[in-house]
Amino acid sequence: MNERELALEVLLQIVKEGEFSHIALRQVLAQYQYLEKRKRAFLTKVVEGTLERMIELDHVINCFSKTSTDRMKPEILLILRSGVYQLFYMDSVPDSAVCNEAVKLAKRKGFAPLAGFVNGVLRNIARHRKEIPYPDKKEIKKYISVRYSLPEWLVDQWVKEYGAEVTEQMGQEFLKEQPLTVHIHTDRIDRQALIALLEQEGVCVRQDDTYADVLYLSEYDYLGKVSGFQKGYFQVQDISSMEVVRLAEPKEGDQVLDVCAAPGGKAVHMAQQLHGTGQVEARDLTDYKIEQLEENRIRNGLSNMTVKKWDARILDEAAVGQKDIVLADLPCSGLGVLGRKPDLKYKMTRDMTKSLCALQKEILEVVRQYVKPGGKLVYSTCTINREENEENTRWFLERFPEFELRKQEQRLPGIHKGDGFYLAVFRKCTEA
Ligand SMILES: C[S@@+](CC[C@H](N)C(=O)[O-])C[C@H]1O[C@@H](n2cnc3c(N)ncnc32)[C@H](O)[C@@H]1O
Repeated sequence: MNERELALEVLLQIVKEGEFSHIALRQVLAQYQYLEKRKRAFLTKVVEGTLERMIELDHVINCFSKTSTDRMKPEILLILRSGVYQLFYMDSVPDSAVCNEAVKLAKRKGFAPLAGFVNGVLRNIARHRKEIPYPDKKEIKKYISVRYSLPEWLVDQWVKEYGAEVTEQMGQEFLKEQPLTVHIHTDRIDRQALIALLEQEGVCVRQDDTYADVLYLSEYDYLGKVSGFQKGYFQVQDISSMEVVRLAEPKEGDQVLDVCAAPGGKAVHMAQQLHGTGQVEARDLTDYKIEQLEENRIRNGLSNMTVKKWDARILDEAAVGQKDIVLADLPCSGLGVLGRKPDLKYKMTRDMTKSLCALQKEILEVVRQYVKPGGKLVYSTCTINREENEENTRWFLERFPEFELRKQEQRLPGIHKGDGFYLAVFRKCTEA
């Protein structure tokens, strides 16, 4: 299979079979490690870009096709979408190559009778790309939805919650190319030494202007092959996730419980902050997640972190009243990380956010019992949906008056640094 065929296969897995984009891409990149770096980069860009811009791409296709996109076969629709993406957003690929390769792909996939249709639509779009009618800015919700490929229900909700200007800024931010943010394990390596090591291996490194323990990486091929990663000199973590650990303010000797910990970014960071003292117990639901946590613990050389399979909805009597910090970084709608997981915006629905909200309440109700008097419960989500965030916090404070709210922060993409994230720190009163 060439890189275009692979890209189509990955897109089909995501769009037709419901696989998550980051998982499907990670698997194919791990499987095809022998492909040239240039081809792997092409595959990644076509898959991520097509997903990111899908609503806009469909709008363009519908301007030129007699058959509307919702009536097309998934293979043909994805060949067209990825073709239009290359025409509009990948200058390095000539128009003729985009059209010819799309036609070949349609034939190879058993759609020879539709090859002429694919060719006609793509060539027409290439010829008229400057004349495509977009919704007028006066119809602001429609405009934002098409320009930034955000489903209308989400635009509608965000315009109500944050206003049209902020919604547009967030839409722009999600479409920007995101470098990989990493947190340096400063107990194990100094920043300059790590930068030198990464650059020797051809990785492009940028420093942050505020945080001395943060680097931004790009131009690497496969993270698993980067020696600094293998040796646990850094871990992948976004600035907003780091902020959760900073706001929790772990002190040496603390007993910490992370109730929904995989893949382990915050648990690992928290254990590092304890400098070999105290203990971080990292829990999650499945064997696969537990393996991820254990692998992270070992790579980062942490003796003060343990891993346990446990359903956070079930009360663990032995842990009641035992913890200085309980971290509840809970399953959520993920709407703050659409820049990294672009397919999520098409999969999430209002009903799903409602049931996530109920799950968050259920877990909070149980895990707050593990906090010692005077200890902290840290609640966080990677979403920007008020119902899962501020409204859950209000509900929690009303229901459990033994907790007081110490800090609360809603980080918005494009407004604050890093992913969209919500953080709340509750302190349990010493006298219940
Ligand atoms: C937002 S992620 C956690 C990210 C993690 N804190 C980090 O920093 O890497 C939420 C996690 O909750 C886990 N989860 C979902 N339901 C759970 C439950 N009932 N009990 C324990 N973990 C659960 C998921 O498997 C997922 O790994």
